Amino acid sequence: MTEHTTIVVSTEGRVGKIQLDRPKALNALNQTLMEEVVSAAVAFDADPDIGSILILGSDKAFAAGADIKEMAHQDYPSMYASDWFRRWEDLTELRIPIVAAVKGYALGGGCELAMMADIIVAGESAKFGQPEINLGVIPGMGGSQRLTRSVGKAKAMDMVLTGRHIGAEEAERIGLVSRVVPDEQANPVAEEVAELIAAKSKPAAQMAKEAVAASFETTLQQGIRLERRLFHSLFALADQAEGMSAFAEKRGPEWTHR
Ligand SMILES: CC(C)=CC(=O)SCCNC(=O)CCNC(=O)[C@H](O)C(C)(C)COP(=O)(O)OP(=O)(O)OC[C@H]1O[C@@H](n2cnc3c(N)ncnc32)[C@H](O)[C@@H]1OP(=O)(O)O
Repeated sequence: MTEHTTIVVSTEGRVGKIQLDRPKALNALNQTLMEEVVSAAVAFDADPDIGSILILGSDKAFAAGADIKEMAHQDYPSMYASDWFRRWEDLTELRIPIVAAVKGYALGGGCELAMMADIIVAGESAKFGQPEINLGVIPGMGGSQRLTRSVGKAKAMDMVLTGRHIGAEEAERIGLVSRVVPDEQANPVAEEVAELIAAKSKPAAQMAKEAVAASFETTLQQGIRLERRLFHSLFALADQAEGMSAFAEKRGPEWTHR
């Protein structure tokens, strides 16, 4: 098992878990943490025995943003040369579904990391925001794009231009999170969701994710055609035959993930 300094990585059945573990800095996302999270997630994605990834924060913060102290002394040449934050995009290229449990602050990069997940389960204490404007900058991990696609221009402009935080209830109302639960339920419910997904046919779950994710990038017509082609392709797999036979035979399916 690889040693990590800013995260704890474990597996529970078919779920790969990544726990952000810089509580003293409210899980501020420094370069080390970014590399550790993305490497662990990429490894889970490549593991045939893993069907979903669960990302957890701590009680006070999912993550209070990119590490301001680390960025404070950067300049344009170093930011541009290193393509600062680009590595996070590798997380969005993963094929297995990602579930995030958010309690407390999910600000700036923390909100952007949560939005890289496919499903966000929020505890009642969750506070989402894109406060980069207060630091004299703008979102840099996809916030201006993913937030707008999730919640629309009106709310995205409001959050990005004012930097205001929104609570869990508003986040659910505007479509930023999938569910809100009492704080003590956030991790267990997110884990249940991740387990439920991991127990499905893996190729079907991956293609379902691919189809929904494509709607962010394609025209309606292109997306519908992609969905239909993916749907057709599932008929090449044993799991389609098994799923439909199991239904007809009134039993649970036994997926082989093939
Ligand atoms: C720039 C781009 C593209 C992306 C970004 O994500 S920029 C960062 C956006 N996030 C923020 O601006 C939030 C910054 N944090 C806060 O405003 C506050 O910490 C708080 C409101 C989240 C919580 O306030 P509280 O008074 O409860 O706690 P603090 O004493 O302020 O924080 C505890 C501890 O954590 C350090 N911390 C918090 N956030 C960050 C951060 N984003 N980067 C680095 N360090 C952070 C904070 O400095 C303090 O540590 P020390 O006691 O050692 O100073």
